[in-house]
Amino acid sequence: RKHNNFLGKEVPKIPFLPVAWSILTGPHVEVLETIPDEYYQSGIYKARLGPNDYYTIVSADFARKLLTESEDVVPKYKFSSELPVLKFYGTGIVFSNGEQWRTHRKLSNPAFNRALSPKVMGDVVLESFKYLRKEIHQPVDIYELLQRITTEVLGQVAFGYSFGTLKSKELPDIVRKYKIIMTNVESYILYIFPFLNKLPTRKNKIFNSAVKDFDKFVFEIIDLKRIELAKRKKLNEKKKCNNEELLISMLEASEQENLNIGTKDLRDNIINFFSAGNDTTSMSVSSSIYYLAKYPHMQKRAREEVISIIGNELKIPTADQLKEMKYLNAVIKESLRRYPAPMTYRQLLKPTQFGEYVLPENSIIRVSNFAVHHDPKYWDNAYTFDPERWLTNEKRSNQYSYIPFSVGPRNCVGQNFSIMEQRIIIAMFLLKYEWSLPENSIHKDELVLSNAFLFRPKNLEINIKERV
Ligand code: HEM
Repeated sequence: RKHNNFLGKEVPKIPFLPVAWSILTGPHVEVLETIPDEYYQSGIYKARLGPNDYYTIVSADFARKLLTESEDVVPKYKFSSELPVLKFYGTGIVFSNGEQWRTHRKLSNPAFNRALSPKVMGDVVLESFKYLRKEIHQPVDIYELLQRITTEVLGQVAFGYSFGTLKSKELPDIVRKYKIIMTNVESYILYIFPFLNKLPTRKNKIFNSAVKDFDKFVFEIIDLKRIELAKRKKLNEKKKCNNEELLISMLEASEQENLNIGTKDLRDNIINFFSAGNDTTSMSVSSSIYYLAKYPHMQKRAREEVISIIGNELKIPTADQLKEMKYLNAVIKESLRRYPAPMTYRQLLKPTQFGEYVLPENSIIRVSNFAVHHDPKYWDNAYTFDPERWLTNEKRSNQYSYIPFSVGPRNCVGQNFSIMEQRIIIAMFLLKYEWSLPENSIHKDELVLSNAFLFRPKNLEINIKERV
């Protein structure tokens, strides 16, 4: 009875076989895309994965109730510490709870605001154009290229470090290590059966050694930044511009507010920002680039808008100019609707009612942002990519039907950063290039995703040519 909804109605259960099949064979969005109407009616369904039941919210109202609740009542779900994701992320902002999380958040929020720099982001985009000209043959694997760009942007904005991902096709050693780490971090099977992580397999050994190397790299950067800050203070130097690297801001704030954040906490947070910000933003820009390739009239309209605001010469847009780009922003919003971060996980510390259902204490509960974004109650032709829906002045009937960055106390701390980055990359691409899908593209009808925890396109190749 522990797993039953002993007080209310029974939550509809998704059959085991389709869930297992989709995890083994396809992107896990498949589970969601087969959501029958019945689950939209109930607003929630339950699935059994390995030893646990997972409740999944698909209704905007239930999402609001869960996500806007205090973080102490519905904390982040405490995954097994054996999981690669926890070994890598540690107790940084993403998975910590309570006082520890509040300290991280207090330090991160202002640091992110100070880190918003169109100039640094735009310079990286300019570098990517040189890289494209030198290293890349058509068609271009756009997601791979965007990962290089977002890694470089984060490196420079977060801790003033250039990874060199746009110098040559050969990836820098530390970025290759990061990719190795992420294959274990994102493995679905390792999530469901945590004991597999303890086995002395070759894969586990390679993972552990890559984490060690990545740690060494991050600790060295922290030391360097501490020295830089101390030097600056000694010379009583102020930075010439308003922007500041994320890590320096956090070091300064922790001293000023006496929060005494240790080196391990800084390491965890750097890694948290790095992982939370890279693949998500790459996916989002990839899907915008994809839809603009699939629908040339949208690409033309977006380009005309950018040119009307900043002219036809290649320039880095200012923050104000970016805000003026209404159509481009509608494209970005719509991409984030179609492909948001798929799921957010929480734990219920007490029995909690969602409509007719009462879920037991300690339930693992997730919000499917994807399902909420495709609920026919709120979205006409939900599976159609249509930026126009963002251009009317009509207010959405339920603001929680759109939650790409989540909502409430644990919403995305990097959302302004990501939105600025997306706008800059796409606006500058529109000025520099025209692009299209190759004749034989597997994505002709719809974006095909790969089998991963986060949404990720499968070999998304695009023909790109410079505008004359
Ligand atoms: C398109 C891009 C992005 C999307 C769709 C996205 C989405 C999300 C979502 C849905 C959450 C809530 C997770 C949860 O509650 O379990 C979240 C949290 C977070 N995101 Fe993002 N994110 C994006 C970009 C970024 C960037 C660029 C950064 C940093 C550089 C970042 C850093 C974080 C962090 C640190 C958290 C945890 C906040 C907390 O728990 O207090 N994200 N993000």
